[in-house]
This record gives sequence, C-alpha cells and structure tokens, in this order.
Amino acid sequence: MGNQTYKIIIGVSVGIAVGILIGCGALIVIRLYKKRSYGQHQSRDLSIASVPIRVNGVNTSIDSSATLSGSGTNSGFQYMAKRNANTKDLFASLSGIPRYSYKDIQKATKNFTTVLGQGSFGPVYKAAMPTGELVAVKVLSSNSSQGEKEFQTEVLLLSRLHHRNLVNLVGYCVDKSQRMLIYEFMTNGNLASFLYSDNPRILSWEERLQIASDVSHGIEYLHEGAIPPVIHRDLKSANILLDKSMRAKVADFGLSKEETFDDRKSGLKGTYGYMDPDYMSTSKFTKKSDIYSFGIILFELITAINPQQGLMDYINLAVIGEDGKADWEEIVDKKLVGRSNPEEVRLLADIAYKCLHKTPRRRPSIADLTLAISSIRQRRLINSDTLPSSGSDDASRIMRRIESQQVELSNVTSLRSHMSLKV
Ligand SMILES: Nc1ncnc2c1ncn2[C@@H]1O[C@H](COP(=O)(O)OP(=O)(O)OP(=O)(O)O)[C@@H](O)[C@H]1O
Repeated sequence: MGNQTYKIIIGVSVGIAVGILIGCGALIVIRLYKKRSYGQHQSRDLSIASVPIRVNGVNTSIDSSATLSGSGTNSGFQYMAKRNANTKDLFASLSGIPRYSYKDIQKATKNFTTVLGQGSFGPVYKAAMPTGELVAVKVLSSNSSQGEKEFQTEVLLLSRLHHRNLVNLVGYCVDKSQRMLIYEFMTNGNLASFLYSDNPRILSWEERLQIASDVSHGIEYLHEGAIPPVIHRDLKSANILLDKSMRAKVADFGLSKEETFDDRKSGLKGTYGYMDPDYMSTSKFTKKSDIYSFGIILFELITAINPQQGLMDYINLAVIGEDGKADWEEIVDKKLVGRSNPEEVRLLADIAYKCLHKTPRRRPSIADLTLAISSIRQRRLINSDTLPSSGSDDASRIMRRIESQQVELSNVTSLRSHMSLKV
C-alpha cells in the first residue's frame, strides 16, 4: 500500500515536471516567433518609409527589399551598387524614368551655357531635348557631400510621385562620376524672386491666392495622397516654381540638406526662417512641421517680407495690435493696397497664423487648409462684382499704417542686432 502510494506520487511529480517543461518550451517558441515577425514587420516598415510609393495607378512598384539597407548610412542604391557594379542599369530598373548620357545632356544644354540658377546641390541649366521639350538640368557639384544621397532620394521619390502641383522629374544622368537631374522647365522660375528681387512683374492678389491653392494641393498630395505619406522638409518660396501661366508647383524634395542653424552644427534639416520651432527643440519632424513652413509661405505671399529678414517680428507686431487682436491690414504688401480685398487678406492671414501655432497638433491639416483657401477663392468668385472694396481714402490710410509698421519693424530688427552685438 505504502509502496503503491509512493509510486503514484512519483508518477504525478514526473507528469507535472514534464508538463511544466513542455509549457516553458512552447512559451519560448511562441516568444521567439513573435519577436521574429515583429522584426520583419519593422524592417518592412523602414524600407517602405524610406521609399514613398505614388498612387497614380501606374504600376511602378519595386522590390522593397532592394531598399532595406536604406536606413543608416547606406542607401538602397549604394547597397545594390555594391552587389552590381552596373549602377546605370540599377537606376533605370528602380526609377523607371529615362536615363541620359553625359553627351546627351551636353548637347541639350548647348554645352551648359544657360544658367537658370544655383542651389546648394549645384548649378541648374536650361536645355532643349531632341523632342523640343524644354527642361531644367540640375548638375550635382562634385564637392556636394550630401549630394549622392540626395540625388538618389530625389530619383526614387520623384519617379513615384506625380501630381500637377509637383515639379516633374523627366530624366536623370548617371555617367561615370556625373550626376544630373532633369526636370520639366518652369518658365517663371521661383516664387521668392517675384517677392524679393527687383522683378518689375507684380504678383496680383488673385495670382497669390492661386499660388497658395496650388501649393496646398501639392502638399496635400504628399501628405495625404502618397502611400506612405511624404514630408517635404524644405518648403520655402525658393522651392515653389511657377510655370508660364504662373501656376505653382512644389520642387526640391528629397534634396533637403544638412544646414547649420544659429551657427551650431545641429544636424537639423531645413532652411532658417521656415523651420518649425518645435522641430528645432525636439528634432522630431512631422507633417505639422511642413504646415508651419507653409504658413510662412502664406505670410510671404501676403506681406512680401522675407522670413530671413524679420517676417516673424512683423507678424508679431500685427498680432499685438491695440485691441489685442491681429491687425493684418497693417502688414499687407504695399503693392496690394487698393488692389486686394481686405476681408480676403484677413481670412488668408488668419489661416496662415493657425499654421504657426506653437503646439504642432493644434495646427490645421493640409486638407483643412486646401478647403479654407478654396473657400476664399469661391467667395471671391461669388462677390467678384464688389471687388476691390478699399476706396482711395481707405487705401492711403492703410498705406500710412503699413509704413509705420515697417518703421517699427526696422526698429525691432536694429535693436535685436544691437543686443546680439553686445552679447
Ligand atoms: N525646373 C526648373 N525650371 C526652371 N528653373 C528652375 C527649375 N529648377 C530650378 N530652377 C531654378 O534654379 C534655381 C536653383 O534651384 P535649386 O533647386 O537647385 O536651388 P534652391 O531651391 O534655390 O536652393 P537650395 O538648393 O539651397 O534649396 C531655382 O531657384 C530656380 O530659379
């Protein structure tokens, strides 16, 4: 009897021990499996995030594993280039857009004679392709440290993103050490040159509203049309290009460059005057940082004051008006006085100001902004008989107020530079 009980106890104990062992083993297997599939999911996300895919219906999907090494210092192209010395073929197969030889471009640019501009990437030349199509050729300077990476980003991105408000990439050149990007030609150059240079051509209020609307559509496509979404990171008036009908397109994405801010090498990307203060303090760049930059562009359209030369001070002066409310009339571009509808200016400035909210999540989304801008334009169509509404008395009163604001602004700016000299 005692012996029987002893055997039962041993049997039950062995059974429990085996059960526990099997249970632990199963747990370990499940955890390992979960970890592996999470890792695969993460790396798939990374590869997708580094290569946005357009949603225009054309099947341009590429093997995302080709870009897996896009994270870190090696881009997908570099990784593939190591596996295959023939980089030209790789670009062709990955981007799906035409590749040209150096000789083709040399001929099309008439040996690089007509310079359209100079960016941090290198010079931009005008060219005529054999089909007669006019294009702009961006030549990557050999001393551009960020250049190769930016070049690859631009080709990968732009070959997938197509929208009427984005500057189209129509070709590229990879020929020995030469790297060039070929874009559709934008006859009227960049928006900044209309606002800040001695350009005699004045942008009308209607044109400014149209430009605001075009840009918001371009950003809306990047933020909400592309899968996964694309954040531009360097929205500014110099990156808004105008075609022959003064319709605007967003340019230069993928080419965001390392810039120093406040003379400190910070690794922040973007351009001083357009950078979201929240991004500068957290280093976290979101769609709402693009919204901030778009708000600055809207204020540029309203005021024609350069963000790198006191635009924010100017805006703040208007906000601390006598009654504590913003007085946007005081900051409108002098060239628009008597030629714009003050109510429309106020509506656009209110929208722009919301984009600058210090808390990113309280800034509007690009879809909200597109809608708001289009409602100003619709309102304009409905009320077209009654515009412009400011009479000549009104106009000279507004002009005097703008002038006094500008004096105030130059006082603020000189006080600031005086103080920074002392520090
Ligand atoms: N597709 C184009 N059509 C016509 N002109 C162009 C085109 N692309 C660029 N340009 C001209 O060349 C200039 C330089 O362009 P690029 O994009 O290289 O530099 P950026 O945007 O002005 O400066 P950064 O590179 O520092 O941001 C532009 O300001 C514009 O005037």
